Amino acid sequence: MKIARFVPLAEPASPARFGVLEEGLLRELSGGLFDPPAFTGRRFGLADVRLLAPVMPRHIIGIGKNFTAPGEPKPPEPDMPILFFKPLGTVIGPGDPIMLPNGANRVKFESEVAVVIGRTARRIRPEDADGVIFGCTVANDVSALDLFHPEGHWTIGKACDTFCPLGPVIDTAFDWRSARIRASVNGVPKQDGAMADIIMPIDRLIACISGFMTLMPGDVILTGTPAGADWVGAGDVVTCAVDGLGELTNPVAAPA
Ligand SMILES: O=C(O)/C=C/C(=O)CC(=O)CC(=O)O
Repeated sequence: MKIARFVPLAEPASPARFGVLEEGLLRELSGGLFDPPAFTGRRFGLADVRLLAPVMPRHIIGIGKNFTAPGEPKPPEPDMPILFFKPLGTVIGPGDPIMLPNGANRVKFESEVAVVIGRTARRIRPEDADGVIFGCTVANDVSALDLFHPEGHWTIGKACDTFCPLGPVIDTAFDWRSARIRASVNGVPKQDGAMADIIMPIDRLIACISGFMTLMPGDVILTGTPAGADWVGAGDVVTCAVDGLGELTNPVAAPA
């Protein structure tokens, strides 16, 4: 199932709801993301809705430096990956503007597979990790490198408002093991990477993270970006894509 969260354009003040994407139409669901699917009978064309981020997570956990460049030897898997958190104010949906923060001149897009957790998960073994994944979506782990702390931590540069576009859908049947991750800026291809180049794969990321914190339904793990992430500036339009999951396009806006 491919599940989107949306508001009908004709009912802009109405609450967000979920729908299953089938043959180009959204079949509206009556319940929440994790409820057994029950349909209201209403269908919406994609042109008639505003798509939102498909999930509002409690925790967003990011992973840094988790892909080798093509042709590079794969380093040994670390005991614990480079890990950071993004606050909830970073989450935006398809089409929403990425707002550049004041004083940031080195801002990058990073196209990634985002894993959405489906149930409370603590101390999960890698071989059980698929059982706690609800589905996958596309993420842009936007990063302001000039806001990284000079002594090492990435907290501020990863945490700016609007720095985590998610969407367009959560695919509950997606096979992350064969994912192909792409990105373009203003239509110019920038990233084209394969999950084969990941250093710590998603099952072991879930084992590592759930070893020290309880993952909750809806939590999102940004699993790292392949080579080719590049700078963006005001006026650019960035599209992150994962084959089979769809395209996530956001304009980049100057500081407000
Ligand atoms: O430390 C640096 O020079 C750069 C770090 C980044 O660009 C952050 C990042 O998330 C990159 C990555 O995941 O590979």
